[in-house]
Amino acid sequence: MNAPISHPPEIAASLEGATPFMAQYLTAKAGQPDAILFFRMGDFYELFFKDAEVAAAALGITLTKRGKHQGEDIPMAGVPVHAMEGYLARLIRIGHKVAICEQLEDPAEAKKRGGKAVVHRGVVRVVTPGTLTEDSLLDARGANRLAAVAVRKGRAAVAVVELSSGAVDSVACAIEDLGAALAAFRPSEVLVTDRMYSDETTRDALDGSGGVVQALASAIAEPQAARVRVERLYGVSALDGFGAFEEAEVSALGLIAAYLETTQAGKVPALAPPRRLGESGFLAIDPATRASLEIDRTQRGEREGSLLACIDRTVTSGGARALAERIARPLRDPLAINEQLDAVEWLLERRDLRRDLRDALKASSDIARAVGRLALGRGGPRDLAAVRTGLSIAEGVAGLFVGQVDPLTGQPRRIASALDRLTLSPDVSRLKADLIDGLVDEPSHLARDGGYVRPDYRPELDAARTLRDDSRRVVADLEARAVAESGVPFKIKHNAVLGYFLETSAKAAEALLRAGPDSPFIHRQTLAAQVRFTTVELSVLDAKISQAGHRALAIEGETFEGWRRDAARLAQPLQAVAEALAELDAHAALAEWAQEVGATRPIVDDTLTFCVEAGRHPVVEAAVKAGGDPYTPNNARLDGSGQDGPRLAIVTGPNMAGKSTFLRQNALLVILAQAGAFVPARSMRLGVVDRLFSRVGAGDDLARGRSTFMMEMVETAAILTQATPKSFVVLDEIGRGTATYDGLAIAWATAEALHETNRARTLFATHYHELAQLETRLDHVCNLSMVAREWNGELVFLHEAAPGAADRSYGVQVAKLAGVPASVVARARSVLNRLEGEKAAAARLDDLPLFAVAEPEPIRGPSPLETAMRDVDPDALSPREALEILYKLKGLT
Ligand SMILES: Nc1ncnc2c1ncn2[C@@H]1O[C@H](COP(=O)(O)OP(=O)(O)OP(=O)(O)O)[C@@H](O)[C@H]1O
Repeated sequence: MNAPISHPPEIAASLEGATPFMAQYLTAKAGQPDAILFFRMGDFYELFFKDAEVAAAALGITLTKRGKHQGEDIPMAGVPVHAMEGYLARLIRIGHKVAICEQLEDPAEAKKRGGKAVVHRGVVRVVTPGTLTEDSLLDARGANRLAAVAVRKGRAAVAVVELSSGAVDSVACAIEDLGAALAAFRPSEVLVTDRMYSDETTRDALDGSGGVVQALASAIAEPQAARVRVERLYGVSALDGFGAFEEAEVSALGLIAAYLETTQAGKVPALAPPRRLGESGFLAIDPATRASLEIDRTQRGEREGSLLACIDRTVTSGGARALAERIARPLRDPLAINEQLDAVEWLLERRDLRRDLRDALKASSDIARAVGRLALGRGGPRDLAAVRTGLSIAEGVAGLFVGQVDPLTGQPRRIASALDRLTLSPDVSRLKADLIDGLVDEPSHLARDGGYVRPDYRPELDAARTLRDDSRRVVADLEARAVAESGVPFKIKHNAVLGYFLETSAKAAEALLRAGPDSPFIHRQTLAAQVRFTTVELSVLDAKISQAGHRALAIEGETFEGWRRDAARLAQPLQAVAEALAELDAHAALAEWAQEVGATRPIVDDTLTFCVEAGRHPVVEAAVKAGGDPYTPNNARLDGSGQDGPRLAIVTGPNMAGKSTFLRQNALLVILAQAGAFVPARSMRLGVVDRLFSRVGAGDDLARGRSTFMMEMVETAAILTQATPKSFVVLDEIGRGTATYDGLAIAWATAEALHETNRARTLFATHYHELAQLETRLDHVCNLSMVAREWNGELVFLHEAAPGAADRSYGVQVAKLAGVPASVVARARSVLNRLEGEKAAAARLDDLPLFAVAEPEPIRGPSPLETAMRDVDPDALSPREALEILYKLKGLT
């Protein structure tokens, strides 16, 4: 499928004077200018020139030289074939592409063409972050996706492929929603045209996705060219059969098709038809919101500590990926959400069934990824075993549900549909039976190792193996006979060059070497201390064994290939089984978690309500409880229509009182509810949310030259332009990063706009207590405050959201709690008193005593402790005296 490689002029020039081997290398490299080329040479992949230097530095491998090219030394580095995956993983992780150039024939074949002939080689695959399929290179609990984005006629699209499951998705959206649409997939790699990459507006969406961005030539995304490529990828003559795609979607799919053509070197992966995900099907969450809510990664990029890690009770990798998907892309349609909730509730009520289901699933394999590899021609016998295990478990799981149907209500739709997919078609059952009959229990990783087909499965294989094994036995007998016949202490050995031979010490061999041509022992090789012989019988046996061995391997290879082809042909029904098992695991896991933490079913409908009673933040609650403290549940009530509660709540309260936790908690409850999960609350009623925005704490984005304040304003702008009356917004300390009045003015105007123009349900936390006045000025605003009390001069946080505005911030007390030196705290307190003494309206920054010279600390004499210490001479003390003094000093404190 690839166009033949033509040499660009610079390579053509550099071929001059190259040895045939170097010419072959340079030609392969010319086709992969931006990848590191792993060039197979026997048991090593060798890297040359710049690639060798880059890899040596990145991998810590030795940089050597090999020969010269155009008068210069050729830098070289190598990695052993058996350890290649580890090196590959490291290069990919730091953002390189790696092209694998394999030997395409046996070196013996090349030799037949003449001593100098070069073994045929070719690039069989280009490994990139988004096209990995190896288990050892992938996170088992997260999907690995390659995405492409395109913009056409004012609309944007994201197309996504997951090579290991063959799933292809496509979403069209408005250009400003591109960031949210892309981030929802959490791609490892994003393809984009170079034109789009240089465009500042789309660049943000790309950078926020977290994937490695690859810019391709813009021509590839031209709709006509793209359409042809996608049709070729699917082997269809018109794309329309899959749905009515927008031009931007076709362009994005075209980028993927082009990239797969080159990276998979023409091996067409088994892809499912592209699924069009309706724009309105999912809760839009932009990258900034995702990061701030720590949905599947913490802000430090770790899984631990995220919402997902906190609630994940899945027992299979497929289930973990399904749950991650559900949390990453919550739904928007109340009907669909309720179907998910039905499934969770049904499994929550059936404790025994859930336990049996989870026990059965625990033994399952990663069938989706195994099928993906088999379909791409990369799988091995162990992947077939994974398919076999997965199919047996599918049958077992289906069996568990028999008799579990309530005759009146039936099963929830999602459960019934998963069970449907677990029913194996006759073809799939046949493959499963074949694998049970023919594949050994624990097969090898690689097909070329052999030994994975069971005895009695193919008579001709048994015959070849018997011949090989019988001959091996005769060889073993031959050693004893040779020793008896010759009186020489022979040992039978084997190596790849000589095959079987008789070996003895040089001394013992002397007599045999002097014997004439009639001796049955034929000399083969003399080493420093040993001499090797053969006999006619041994050579015949050797030939028989190696032929039989080759034949056995060939028959096994053929058997494997047959099964592999079947698995590839049945990739779609097999993936459907994998998907159904994963879904059941995810439903059961959510039920398990709900039971564990006492979560309840949210009521999700089409209203504009948001009403939570006794809600908890799942992650903070777990952390607080682990530290032995109780978590304080909180209520929250908003109503976009303003009838049943405020539209916007201003949340004030001291630092550390739990404002951010309260804000995030409510946003996370929205995510959980719309992901079809139960929520940690006594009750929750939610009018479905279309877009969720959270701006809670932000860091500088210095890489892009943006200060904290600039970042905050960019994100605020996005919220004000995109939030709708169905949206849910949580904003924390807007305007904090600039001068007080600028900040206050921005916060004020933002709150007003959200209330009046966007009309979104909003929780607005602030330290500007002036905003509390909005309650009286706007129709649907209320004040909430996080309660704290001063108790014996200490500040106690109750973490409770109560109606009304906070009277003060207690910032100085928090500074004291944090260990700010007492003199600074005292000084702050005096500044605060003076500030609070001023009339708020008259207070101007210039008037504030901030820059007045700090009052000097009162002069005081030495304390009793200091006086006592002065008299101590540590060098003159015995240990006993030192101890006594220590007690005395302690008594003075
Ligand atoms: N409802 C709660 N129950 C128990 N502990 C809580 C609760 N909410 C918050 N906390 C504890 O209080 C700590 C501070 O909470 P949080 O960061 O939300 O405060 P904050 O008001 O946003 O502070 P700041 O204004 O300084 O950012 C949390 O890390 C958590 O340990």
